[in-house]
Amino acid sequence: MKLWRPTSPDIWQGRDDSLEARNALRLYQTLAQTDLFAPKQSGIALIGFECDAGVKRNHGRTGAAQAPDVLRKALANMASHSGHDNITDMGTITVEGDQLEAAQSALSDAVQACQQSGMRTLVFGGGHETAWAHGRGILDAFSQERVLIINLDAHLDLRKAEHATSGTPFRQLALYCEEQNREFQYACFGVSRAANTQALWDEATRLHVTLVEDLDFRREALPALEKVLAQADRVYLTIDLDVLPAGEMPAVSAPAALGVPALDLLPVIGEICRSGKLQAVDLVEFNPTYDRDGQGARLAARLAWQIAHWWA
Ligand SMILES: N=CN[C@@H](CCC(=O)O)C(=O)O
Ligand SMILES: [Mn+2]
Ligand SMILES: [Mn+2]
Repeated sequence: MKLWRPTSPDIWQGRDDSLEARNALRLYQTLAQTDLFAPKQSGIALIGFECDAGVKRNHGRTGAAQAPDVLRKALANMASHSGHDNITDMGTITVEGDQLEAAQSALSDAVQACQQSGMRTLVFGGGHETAWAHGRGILDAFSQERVLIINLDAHLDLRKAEHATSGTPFRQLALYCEEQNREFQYACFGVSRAANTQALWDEATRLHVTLVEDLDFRREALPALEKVLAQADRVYLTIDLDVLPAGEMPAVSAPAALGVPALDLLPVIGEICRSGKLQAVDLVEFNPTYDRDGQGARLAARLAWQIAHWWA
C-alpha cells in the first residue's frame, strides 16, 4: 500500500521479566502486529500518522512526524494489563513532501475500514491535521449516527484557510457535516482564551461548540461532559498534548501558557472511556525535538496506556 509502512521490529522492545511469572508481561510482549489492509473484527487498531506537513503550513515548529515511533517505544516497556493484549499495531501512514491531503485520505480510508470491520482506532499523530483525517473516517463509518468530537486542546483549531493545516481540522469537519446535513457536535475542553483570537472564539459560538476553558476545567469539565455525552451515539476523542502545562509537556509545537494537568484530565478521559460510546482516540502534536529526557513521551504513552486499559 502506498504511503504505508509496517512498524520496524526494533521499536517494540523492552525488559523481559517472563522468567519471574507467566503474567509478568510488558506491552511489547502482548501486542499484535498486522498490515493496515487486513483489519480484524475487534480490538484496538494502533495506527501511526507520520506527518507534520500541516504544522509546517500553519507556521509551527515541525517535528511531530517523528512522534509515532517515539510514542510506540515509550509504550513498549509499560506493564501489560487488561486491555493491552487487545492492541494491534497496524503500522504507519506517511506523507510525501507537502502531499498532506493524500496522506489524510489514506488515513481516513484506513480508519473507516478498521471501524467498519469492528475495531476501534488509536492514532498516534502527527500534527493536529491528523484530526481531519481521523474524524472524517469516523463520520464516514457512522454516517447514520450522532458523532461527538471531543478535543482536549489549548486551541480551537477552527481556522479558515485555503488548504488544510494543523489549525483547520475542526473547521473542515464542520464544513463536512454541513455538506451532509449532519449536526456538527464539537466540544473543546481545556481551551485557552489567551491562545485563540476573538475571531476564532466567535466562530466557536457560531458553530455552537461546547467550551470549557482551562481556568474552569476542574469545576466545569465533568458536568459539561455529561451533557454532551447524553446527546451522542459515538465519540471521537482527540488529545492535543499542548492542553497539558508546558512543565508536564514541553514536547509540543505550541506549549500552553497555563494548561490543564494530567491528573485533572484523566478523570474526564476515564468518563469518556467508560461511556461505552468511545470509538476513536488520537494523541497529536507530540514533538520529540523539544522533549526533556523522554518525560513528555512517557506521559503521552501513559495516557495511551490508560485509555487502552479503561477502554477494555
Ligand atoms: N494546531 C494548532 N495550532 C495552533 C498554533 C498556535 C501557535 O502557533 O501559537 C493554532 O493554529 O492556533
Ligand atoms: Mn490542536
Ligand atoms: Mn493545541
